[in-house]
Amino acid sequence: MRKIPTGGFLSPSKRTNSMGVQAEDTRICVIMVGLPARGKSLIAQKIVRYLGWLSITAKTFNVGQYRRSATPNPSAEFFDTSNPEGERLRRAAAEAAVGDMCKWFREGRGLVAILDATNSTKSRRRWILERCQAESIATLFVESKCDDEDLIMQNILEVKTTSPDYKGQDPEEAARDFRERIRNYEKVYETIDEDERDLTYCKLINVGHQVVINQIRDYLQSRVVYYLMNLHIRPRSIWLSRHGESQYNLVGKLGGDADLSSRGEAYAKTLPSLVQKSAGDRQLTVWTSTLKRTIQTARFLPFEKLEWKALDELDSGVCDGLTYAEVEEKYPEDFAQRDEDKYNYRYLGGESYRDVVIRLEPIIMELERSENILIVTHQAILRCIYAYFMNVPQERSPWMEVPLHTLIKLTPKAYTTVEERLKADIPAVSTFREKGSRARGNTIGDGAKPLSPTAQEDAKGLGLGLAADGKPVMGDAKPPPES
Ligand SMILES: O=P(O)(O)OC[C@H]1O[C@@](CO)(OP(=O)(O)O)[C@@H](O)[C@@H]1O
Repeated sequence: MRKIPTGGFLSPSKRTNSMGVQAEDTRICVIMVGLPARGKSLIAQKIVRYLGWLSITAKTFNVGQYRRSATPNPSAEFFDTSNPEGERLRRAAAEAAVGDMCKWFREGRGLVAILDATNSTKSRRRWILERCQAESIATLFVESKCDDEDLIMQNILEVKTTSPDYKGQDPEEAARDFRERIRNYEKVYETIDEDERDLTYCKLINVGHQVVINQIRDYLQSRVVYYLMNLHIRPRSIWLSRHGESQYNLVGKLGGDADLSSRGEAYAKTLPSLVQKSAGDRQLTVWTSTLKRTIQTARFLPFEKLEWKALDELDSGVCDGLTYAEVEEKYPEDFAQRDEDKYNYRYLGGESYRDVVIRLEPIIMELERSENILIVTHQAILRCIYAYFMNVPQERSPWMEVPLHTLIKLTPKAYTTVEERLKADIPAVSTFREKGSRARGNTIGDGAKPLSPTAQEDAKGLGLGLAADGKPVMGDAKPPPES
């Protein structure tokens, strides 16, 4: 089994964003360039989501939306460059979008704006460059070129026929009109070339096949370009699972490197068939952390396995090995502070969710490059990865409930990520503690059934109290209240 170490990333602090201080003083306008149906909006939306996940506020300014408020249902002729009225209205929409974007920067609302439009002529690009220079905003032109007819068709059908421009129209008619619109743009389209070598740009040819970069100057630009270099748009899914129930989960202890409980073992044995149900005969690659509970959970899966240090559970520092109740008793202020701002709270000698996101960045990058990956990891880590794909806000992500013994399948689509959950029929405790709730032990997650005889043995072996009815009394002196 190969071991992959974590990358040496900047050490985070609560006051800087996740990319380090340099990013704080740079404002960048990313200008999309390309014919319609080349995945520009998808790329723009991915950049915004990626940067947001890294605490860099970014926003898309979509010129189409500005144009639509003046001209909601234009025909293909509207986009004919020999039509002066169409030209005037399209220019007005671009001016309104750029104007709002500059105002957004001036008000200090964020660091990265994405100007999503075709920006298909040199004169249009020059005009945007000058507007940005006048406001001291750095620019990064991102051109998406695509000559793969299948990909273009797929994009036309999947995205454009559901566009507000074609609302209520016959999809065949909408696709025909849209192809006509593309032909009109093709008449005037100028790719970024030698004459524009003073521009900072990144040209993506058939996303994921070839990348040309020019004049990348600063840190934030290079981070965005690096992200773009790792993208591909082939259809794929990602599977996520927590490890099976561990001995520590049974007693409500945090962290550690415990073995699986007998129910966790049962989940490990069931996982191959659960995965087969969800992924069919696809050959997956399994990524685990370096901790025993994930390695044990993955061990029956008939696939290549990689261990990542970056996938290890959030380090709970001095609280490692304690229960929530013990943390509350020993460190009452810390316990309250964590509830107050769980994303930023850093355990004494340990980590915060913000820290975890930074060490997960190489994982996200690798995930973007890959296909068919199954990740077996931990509660906090899974929350962070899930938040990236599902665009969950920072303040909410640490509070998401991620049950044990459940396989999650995520399928990124053009504008959303589709989620499916498959639950194994094996009970497990719930390690979820709601914000503001008093610390108590983990509760049984299967409708409060008594523990099976083997689980009762596990529990006794760990010195865990059992109520008369066989339900565990975990991590606390008092039994959990009946619900
Ligand atoms: O951030 P919170 O909600 O405390 O969740 C993280 C905790 O989840 C746990 C279980 O309580 O994960 P895991 O099951 O992977 O061991 C702890 O080890 C870890 O400290």
